[in-house]
Amino acid sequence: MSEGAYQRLWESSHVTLQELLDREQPLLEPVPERERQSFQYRLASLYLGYLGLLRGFDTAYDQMMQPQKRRLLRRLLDCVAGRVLELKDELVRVDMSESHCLDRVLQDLKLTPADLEVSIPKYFLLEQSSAMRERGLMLAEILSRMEPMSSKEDLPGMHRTEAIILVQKAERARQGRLRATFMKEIQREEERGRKIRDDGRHKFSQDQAALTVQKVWKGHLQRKRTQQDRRTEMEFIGMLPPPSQAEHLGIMSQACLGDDVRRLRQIEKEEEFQAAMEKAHSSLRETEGPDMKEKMKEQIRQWFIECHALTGRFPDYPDESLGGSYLIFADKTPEQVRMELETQVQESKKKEQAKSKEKEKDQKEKDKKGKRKGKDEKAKKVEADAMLQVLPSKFTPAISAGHMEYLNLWKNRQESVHPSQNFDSETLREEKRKKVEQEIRVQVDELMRQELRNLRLAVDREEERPLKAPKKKPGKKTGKKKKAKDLTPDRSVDSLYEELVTFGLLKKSETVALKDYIGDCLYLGSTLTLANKLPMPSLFDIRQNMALYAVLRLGSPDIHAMAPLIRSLLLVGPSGMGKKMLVKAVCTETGANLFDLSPGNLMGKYPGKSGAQMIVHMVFKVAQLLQPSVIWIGNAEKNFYKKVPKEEREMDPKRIKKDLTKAMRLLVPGDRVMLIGTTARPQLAELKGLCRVYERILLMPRPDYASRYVLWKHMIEARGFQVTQSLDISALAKVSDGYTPGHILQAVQSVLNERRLLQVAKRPLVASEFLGHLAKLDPVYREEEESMKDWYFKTPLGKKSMKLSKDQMEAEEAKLAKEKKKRK
Ligand SMILES: Nc1ncnc2c1ncn2[C@@H]1O[C@H](COP(=O)(O)OP(=O)(O)OP(=O)(O)O)[C@@H](O)[C@H]1O
Repeated sequence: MSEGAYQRLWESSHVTLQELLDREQPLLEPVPERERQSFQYRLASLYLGYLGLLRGFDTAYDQMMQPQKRRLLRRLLDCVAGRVLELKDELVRVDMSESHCLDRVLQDLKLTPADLEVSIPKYFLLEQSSAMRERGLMLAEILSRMEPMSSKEDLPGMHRTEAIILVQKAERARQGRLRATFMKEIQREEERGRKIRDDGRHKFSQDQAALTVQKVWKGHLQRKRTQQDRRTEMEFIGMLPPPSQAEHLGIMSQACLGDDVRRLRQIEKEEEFQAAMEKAHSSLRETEGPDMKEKMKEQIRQWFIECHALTGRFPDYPDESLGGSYLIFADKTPEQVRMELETQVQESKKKEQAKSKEKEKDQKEKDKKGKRKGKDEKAKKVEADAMLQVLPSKFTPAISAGHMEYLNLWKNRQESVHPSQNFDSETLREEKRKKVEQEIRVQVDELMRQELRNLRLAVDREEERPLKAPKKKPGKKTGKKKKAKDLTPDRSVDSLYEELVTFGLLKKSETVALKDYIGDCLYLGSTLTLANKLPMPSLFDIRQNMALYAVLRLGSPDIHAMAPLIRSLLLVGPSGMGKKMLVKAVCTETGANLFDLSPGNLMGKYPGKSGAQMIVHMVFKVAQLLQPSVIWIGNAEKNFYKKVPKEEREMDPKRIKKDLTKAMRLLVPGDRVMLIGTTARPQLAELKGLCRVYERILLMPRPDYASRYVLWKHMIEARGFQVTQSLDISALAKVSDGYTPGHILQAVQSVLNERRLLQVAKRPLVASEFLGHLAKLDPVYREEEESMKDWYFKTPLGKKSMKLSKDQMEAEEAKLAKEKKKRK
């Protein structure tokens, strides 16, 4: 695509953005509980709108070359991603569930399930590729140093003679098998010859023979034609992929190449822009700087004089933290500024007085009617709770500002067909002028403060008035965060990193893309909800939640700092549901380090209480210093065992529980560290402790039909087999109910080996081949799944969800009963 195409994409994205911003305000107004459905609908459509925008801005930011436009796009992209995360939180709050049935909204907005996909900004990986490469090399180097020792230990020793005997045995067996097949073939040939001799030959007349040959040939020809026609029709209506896959792949790789070339040119343009910025800065400082300085000084002096003439006193110079003299230049007269300063002081005084009075009054009233007031408050609270409302967003002001900048600067440039890829020097000078002005203002402020002191002394004979520092509001904590005691103050990050790798606490993550976590969405979610059946999350929902909760947050520091904070996730599902795969995918998509704090991995390492403390300290310290990081705990239930089983007592799985809980509390917005626990038996854990550490719990029930269908198809194709009509995937999906993706993968791997791949041209693949292997595996039994669901409905969100569905059912029943009464 050309720059013009991306420019048009940007323009259309802003049209959508304008519409979405217009729909933000009405959502802030509280809505009564009975309008929950329409509220959900509005929220969901806004969420889908922002998801689409995220995709658009990501593509435009990834491919546009003009550096100034890219800067604005980057801001917009981060803010839109943040807004998506905020809206997801709102959806969870309103739906009381981690998965949402958006099928109806999707249909109304004429969108497809692909539009539900959360696009992961490409810059997450592209912009930190060099840091990731460096870290990867360091890890590989440490691992290679460790390998020789371990490989020596692992390999069982074998004598040379023994090895030769083993090879000879295998070779003799192979030759024997070959000879046996050969002999069998000869026998069969002999048998056939004997049979023909015994039966004698059929005697056909010439016409009869010709007729038989024609019949067979014409039948074959027609069958072939019909098959071809059917295939063409299916391709035409999009039910079958086109046969020329190679051509399609060629086009795709060419497009990718084009994208890479544009990225390289982006770098060139950025370098040009950086050089121009430096040049503009220095030239502005030299040419316009002195004039600016003089002008500012004059203006400030004028302000001194006017203030003195009006009030008889020289004004207080605004503090550096308030912006210094910028406060005076912000389109206000000196008198206005002085008035504002004074009113501010007076207001704060008044507020304090009012507060102290109120407190006294409150105290008195409390004494008088303590009980009644308590009741009133409770009633009010219930009333407020029953109202649905979206919380004010942190991102919409920034999105609006970005949108305004686009409207003012870029919209009316008339360059949608051939936009310029070079930077705009006029805009650049304008921006730099502001920067230079800020720099000079700091110097001028310093000088003018001194001048003001001198003036006071000379004119009013007044000594310096100490400037009151702005009072810190009581109760509100300052930005300082609680810090844990550093147990390794004299150690470098590199040495800690090496130690963690040596002890196997920091691992090399396999490369798995999140899109390879296959699964389809739930198409009938709304219908199920209407029938008062709680829909279970689909694999698609799980992939989407991982993208939202983990990838988007860990990928960008700006998003993490402002989005609702989520420090930990717990993936709960039977074995083979792809929990570990998702952890690896998060690391791959964000370039995060993978720390392994699974109880099994900690066995025998750093013994004792202080050892556990040291493990947690080191892991969290390195994770924070080299963020983004994922701390994975497999079999997470073991840390919170209600009762530790006898055979696991030696492992002492609960030893890091206390330190882990403490360390998690110290993570603040901006610390891109996420704890991801995975468990298949959460019932064994003490619920309270588990829910305290893991803020979000994602339940992964067995896949439904739609997901199984795409899983079979994808996994068979991934092994190099073209799915043909002879293979009934629908039947496979139907009979594999109860099996996890891991089971399906195992069945596919054992059936589709290299030998079978060679035979596929002669012997097409059929569904029954997989059944034997599938039957050998244990499915997820109903009882197991039910107990997992029961457990989930005891978690805080599960409880709320259960209550909501009960309330809705009761309300509906009451309504029906009322209608019945009316009819009677
Ligand atoms: N949705 C999926 N799409 C593609 N592959 C999948 C999917 N789910 C699981 N797999 C594959 O199944 C195999 C088993 O997955 P994984 O080991 O991640 O499961 P798990 O839930 O962590 O199991 P356990 O609880 O036993 O540790 C992996 O090879 C993974 O790649």
